[in-house]
Amino acid sequence: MRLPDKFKNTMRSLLEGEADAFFATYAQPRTAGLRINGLKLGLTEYEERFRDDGRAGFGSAGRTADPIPWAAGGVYIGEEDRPGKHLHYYLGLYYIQEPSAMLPAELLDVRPGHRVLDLCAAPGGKSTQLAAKLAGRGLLVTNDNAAERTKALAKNTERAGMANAIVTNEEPAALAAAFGDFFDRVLVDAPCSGEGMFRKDEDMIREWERHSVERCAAMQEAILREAAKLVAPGGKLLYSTCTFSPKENELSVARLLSERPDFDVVPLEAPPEWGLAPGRPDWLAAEDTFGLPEERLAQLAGTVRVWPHRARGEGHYAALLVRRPEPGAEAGESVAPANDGDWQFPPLPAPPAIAAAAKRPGRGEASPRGKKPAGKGTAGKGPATSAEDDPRDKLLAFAKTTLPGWRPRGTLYRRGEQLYLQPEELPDLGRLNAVRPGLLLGSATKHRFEPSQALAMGLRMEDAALSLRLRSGDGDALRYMKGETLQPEPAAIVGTDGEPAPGRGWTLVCIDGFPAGWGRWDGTILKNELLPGWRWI
Ligand SMILES: C[S@@+](CC[C@H](N)C(=O)[O-])C[C@H]1O[C@@H](n2cnc3c(N)ncnc32)[C@H](O)[C@@H]1O
Repeated sequence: MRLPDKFKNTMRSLLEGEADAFFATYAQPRTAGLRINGLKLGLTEYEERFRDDGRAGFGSAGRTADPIPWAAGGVYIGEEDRPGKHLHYYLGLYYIQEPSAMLPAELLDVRPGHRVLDLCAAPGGKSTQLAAKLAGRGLLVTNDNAAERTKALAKNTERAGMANAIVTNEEPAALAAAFGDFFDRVLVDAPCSGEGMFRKDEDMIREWERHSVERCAAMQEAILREAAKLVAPGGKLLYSTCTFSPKENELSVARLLSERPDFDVVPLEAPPEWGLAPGRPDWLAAEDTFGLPEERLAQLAGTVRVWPHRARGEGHYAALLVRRPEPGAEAGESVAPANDGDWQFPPLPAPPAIAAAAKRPGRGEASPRGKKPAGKGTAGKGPATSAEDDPRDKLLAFAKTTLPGWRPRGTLYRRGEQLYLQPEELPDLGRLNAVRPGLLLGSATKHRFEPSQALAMGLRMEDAALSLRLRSGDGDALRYMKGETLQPEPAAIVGTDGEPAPGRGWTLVCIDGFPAGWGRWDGTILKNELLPGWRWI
């Protein structure tokens, strides 16, 4: 691999005696990994269920997983593994992610019930990890300013079965203006020059030459400044990059410490066997320290770097910061109650004529923490809703017959014909560009409700009145995933208890115990409702 001279010279001067060991890693295989999706199952359960019969998405039958020490559910995979080709990938049972990229979300200390923002989120690796930490409670706003990239982000949130996430396509300043200091946890996985990914992807070398360290540092400065405005008093912010340069790492954090005296670095103490290296305030030139007092500058030693010659991962940097609680106030921790959802969804938004007249308040002043702003839910579009034509009734009728085991929690939101389930904690989105303003449940057309793929992916097999339960080794499983019509034995269509069920209609097709999508059963044929973009290719 041909490394740029400028990069080599900088690394040699930073690493000194370690430089040879570092450069030697470029002749070694890159590390690769995947993370079992804790929203669906844990690593132990995955291994128990699938390893022995060779149906696991990684490793040969009987192979014991090689866990990534810093990531719940994370495992190293080998060159021979092809997890992206396995049906379990399509079912959202795992996310393929470089091992060191699993560190930041793990360090952010997310707990069920938190309000979490993933500010630079596409394609969504860390968002899916944060969602697993939330365990379906609280709120995840997952954002990226690149419209094209939010498509993959939205799909990955849906595939992972994230029911409490919304996907936005906004600049950080717009989010800061809309939400204010609303979030308990903010992740800034910043765009960077990608020095840590050269071994994973040689194209990154060309990107590095194109997007200079200096240009990336300027982007990071703007993003981080807005990100800090979004953190609630007592809340935490995790800044990460996949690059080594102090100008994109320690310098970014030093600037934040200088601009925001209410933020401190939380020292990251990892077990020595993880091989993480401390941040290096001494790598900053005097003019890059913003005149910080010595003890504040020293806080940078509490940040961490993943070096490939020290740890089993590619390059990464992570800094955890905490915003001091306001004097006399409690820290900004939201703790949501357990999922006790019922069928009494609140009414749908007012018809547009009323909504248009309602003032859309600025988020900061109108939605204090813990309170719903007055404008909540007023953004419904489409024709006015009459009592007989209430899309909520169509959804309820569908759910009662099709999903007797489903216990959703949240608020209904309508956009045109589409119905979404929003986390209760979500304030009014106002004019923000929400690519997914909640979990897309489906469309309430004039005559009926049609469930979405996203809804299927967030369900449990037992939720459905009718399900077809296949195994990943079955021909029918592959045929379904390729979009073909199936002709199962009538006895294969089962109810919530797994016993043959006599009904007809929407049927949840499950593979290895997890939903893959919808079909429609007429007693003889199961019509395939899997959208083309979700098929196995
Ligand atoms: C390192 S990638 C994020 C990877 C992602 N966190 C994951 O784990 O899959 C950085 C992302 O930042 C986005 N980005 C760049 N500038 C941004 C900005 N001003 N605001 C929000 N996102 C931005 C890029 O589009 C890119 O998707």
